[in-house]
Amino acid sequence: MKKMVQFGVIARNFSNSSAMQSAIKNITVIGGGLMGSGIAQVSAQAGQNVTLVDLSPEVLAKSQKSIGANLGRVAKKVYKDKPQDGEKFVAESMARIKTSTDPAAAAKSADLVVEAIVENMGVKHKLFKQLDAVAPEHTIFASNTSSLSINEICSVVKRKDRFGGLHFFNPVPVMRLLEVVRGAETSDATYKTMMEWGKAVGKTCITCKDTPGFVVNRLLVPYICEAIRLYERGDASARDIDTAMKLGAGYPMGPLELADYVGLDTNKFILDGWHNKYPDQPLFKPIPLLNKLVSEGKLGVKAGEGFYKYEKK
Ligand SMILES: CC(=O)CC(=O)SCCNC(=O)CCNC(=O)[C@H](O)C(C)(C)COP(=O)(O)OP(=O)(O)OC[C@H]1O[C@@H](n2cnc3c(N)ncnc32)[C@H](O)[C@@H]1OP(=O)(O)O
Ligand SMILES: NC(=O)C1=CN([C@@H]2O[C@H](COP(=O)(O)OP(=O)(O)OC[C@H]3O[C@@H](n4cnc5c(N)ncnc54)[C@H](O)[C@@H]3O)[C@@H](O)[C@H]2O)C=CC1
Repeated sequence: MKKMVQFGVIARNFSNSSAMQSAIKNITVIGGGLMGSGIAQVSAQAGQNVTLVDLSPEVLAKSQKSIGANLGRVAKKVYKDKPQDGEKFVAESMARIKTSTDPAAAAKSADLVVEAIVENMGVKHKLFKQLDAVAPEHTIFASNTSSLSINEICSVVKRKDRFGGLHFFNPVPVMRLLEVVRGAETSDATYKTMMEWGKAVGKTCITCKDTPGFVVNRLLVPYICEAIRLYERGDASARDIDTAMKLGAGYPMGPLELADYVGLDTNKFILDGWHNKYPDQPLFKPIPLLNKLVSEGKLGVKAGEGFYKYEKK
């Protein structure tokens, strides 16, 4: 049943993508990690020309490999009875993705830049300042930030009217939601273009203001953190906490599995940022166990260990 539902989601996303039109044709995705590679994939499979940028050529090679494998999964389902069409779909989608290690050069031909680099305000500021100086006048900038303020990120650029949040969910090819975040100065035209683009890449878009965590993370992150605290206190085992939320609340993953999946470093960046801004909010207080795991390099699935152990990919 679960498989059937997910098959439907991928197929629906794909057919929506083909049918929808967007003013955006050329997109540059900066950051080729977990999120950036997924954003590049859904854009390419919707017919957009994509440049995927990362500072590391190794990351780009790994991203291309995983995008190829994930497109293959989509093709197997959508073109179940027409394998040759499936091969063509994979080849054409892959051909739409170029890679680069030079963010400034890649921004020069973009209608839309989606930033998905590390969750750090200073690093994001440095990048956007550099891009603002070289990108064409019409280019819209968007951040996929999980928790930082869009207004604060865009404070370093001149094009504040052409800046917003496009917040995807992990795994991008499967999760159907896109949060479209309007900053204080995001223009109506930019907002409309971002909404249309989101639909064109097969997502259901919701709109939200520039508040901490937008909608999903404002609810999800405190929930994950409460689960870590519960485990830290020894109230239940990790397995039992996860089983409880899967079987008792119908979640597809338990909170500790989900924390490992998102990345414990990302969880910590989010919590620390909110704690610094809102020191009196008990839900945002630092968690010694989370800090310990991150300091030991146990970042979750991507590192081979977090709350659980994983086979390294
Ligand atoms: C931190 C933030 O800012 C915001 C966030 O992203 S918060 C995190 C939000 N995400 C979630 O909450 C995810 C919750 N988990 C789930 O929905 C599901 O467990 C899951 C979709 C990740 C996996 O589903 P599953 O049924 O347990 O696993 P699985 O059978 O391997 O996958 C189902 C299908 O999804 C697809 N899929 C799974 N992972 C995929 C990936 N990384 N890329 C592409 N497709 C994928 C596959 O097509 C797979 O089909 P196959 O049977 O052909 O392999
Ligand atoms: N992990 C998750 O589940 C989600 C994360 N996000 C957000 O998306 C962003 C990226 O997160 P992930 O993909 O998980 O991180 P990641 O660590 O997997 O990937 C980030 C990539 O950015 C690259 N990078 C860093 N600085 C760069 C620069 N200046 N120029 C080009 N590339 C650079 C790194 O080499 C790395 O490959 C963060 O802002 C995060 O908060 C949003 C939704 C979900």
